[in-house]
Amino acid sequence: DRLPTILTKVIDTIHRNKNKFFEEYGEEGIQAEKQAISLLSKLRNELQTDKPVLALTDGLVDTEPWNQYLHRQQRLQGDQEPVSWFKSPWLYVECYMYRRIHEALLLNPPISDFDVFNEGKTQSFFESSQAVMALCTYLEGIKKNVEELSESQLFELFSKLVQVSLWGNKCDLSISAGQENSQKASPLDSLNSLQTFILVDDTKRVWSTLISAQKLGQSGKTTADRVDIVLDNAGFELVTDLVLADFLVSSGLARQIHFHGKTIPWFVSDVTAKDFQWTIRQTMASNHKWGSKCGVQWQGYLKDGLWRYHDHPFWTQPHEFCDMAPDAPDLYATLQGADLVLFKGDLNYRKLTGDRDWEHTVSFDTALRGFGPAPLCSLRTLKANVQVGLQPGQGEKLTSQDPSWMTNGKYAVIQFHNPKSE
Ligand SMILES: O=P(O)(O)OC[C@H]1O[C@](O)(CO)[C@@H](O)[C@@H]1O
Ligand SMILES: [Mn+2]
Repeated sequence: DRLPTILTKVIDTIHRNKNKFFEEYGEEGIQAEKQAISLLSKLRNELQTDKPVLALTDGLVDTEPWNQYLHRQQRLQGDQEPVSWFKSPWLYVECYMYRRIHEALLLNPPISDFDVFNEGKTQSFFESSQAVMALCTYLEGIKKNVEELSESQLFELFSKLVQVSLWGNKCDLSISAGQENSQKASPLDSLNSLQTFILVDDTKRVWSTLISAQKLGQSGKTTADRVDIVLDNAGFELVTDLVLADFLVSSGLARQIHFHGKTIPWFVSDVTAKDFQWTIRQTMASNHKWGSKCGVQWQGYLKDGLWRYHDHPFWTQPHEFCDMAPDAPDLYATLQGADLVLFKGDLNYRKLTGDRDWEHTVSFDTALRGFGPAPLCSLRTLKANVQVGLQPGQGEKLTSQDPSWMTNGKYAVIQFHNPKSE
């Protein structure tokens, strides 16, 4: 139901920008707009009428892996019928739609770079600006005397900011088919009342991992070397991730943060390099004292290499993460360099667990099926039909109390796995 709505919005967005394309590129821009819309209308028709999934033709770096994946699906399904929209894994076709949207633009220079989801992402940032400023103010307050805090005080703050980043994941635009879904109030005030909605809370295990990774660094301080954050959505969620990352670095819990974003517009609201830079510039430019102070600080971390931004085409492919070691060995090796990897959001959870129909009591370790480049933790609000690592009876109880608990975004998990302790 959601995908055709998203496609219709994409078509409408391109159409609304017709004048802009004309101003920038003249008649060529208008032709490109028409062509892109025609490809996207064709795509919507294929999707709605269960047509075969087609090979990509745009010759990008990931075109070949996508087409190989289609062959893989065909082999799995048998040769009687072609792989088609209604008869293929949901994870695969959902990812495929976003890649086809990108193809429709890419095949139409001069508008290939146009991010059809940009308006929604920037709007969601502006709509949550009060909550953003409240967070920045809180963070700057902490940083004033962070040196004097005891380990247990640091843990309390860490746990709080992990939860802020967790609930930030409520604000994605894919689940709402692009409808406005921003954070209006300060999330800090609601953390206590949200606690009961966290179904698995492994924060203490994450903390122990961070603490035991502390080494004496060049600066003479003891810190963990590196925490990686596999980002999810732009807008408010990204700010919550930046605030957590700032806390980790400024409290000395980690020396470096590596962020991982998407190379193409993805699942409506996911972070691309442009969104990442834009968000930091926008925060810097805010006329709120603590907001702009945070923005300047974040820019400084990037300049000094304490924060790094990476992207890799694997994040915008349909693979489950247990395929990463064989199919994207360079990315796997990059993640192996981290002391801890935080995976944000629902789609990452689906890829971690292979989006399977697991029994809820199956362990997270089992569902990862060998994926474990480093100690890792999923921070995810539940929006899709997969959940592992629950206590016996917990899933049944939730189903009787709230039948849509797995998809309504009200519940969340902080779920940890340490490959080294296996
Ligand atoms: O931004 P998130 O947390 O990954 O959520 C995106 C989710 O929204 C959906 O599109 C809704 O089903 C899921 O497919 C996807 O997992
Ligand atoms: Mn997302």
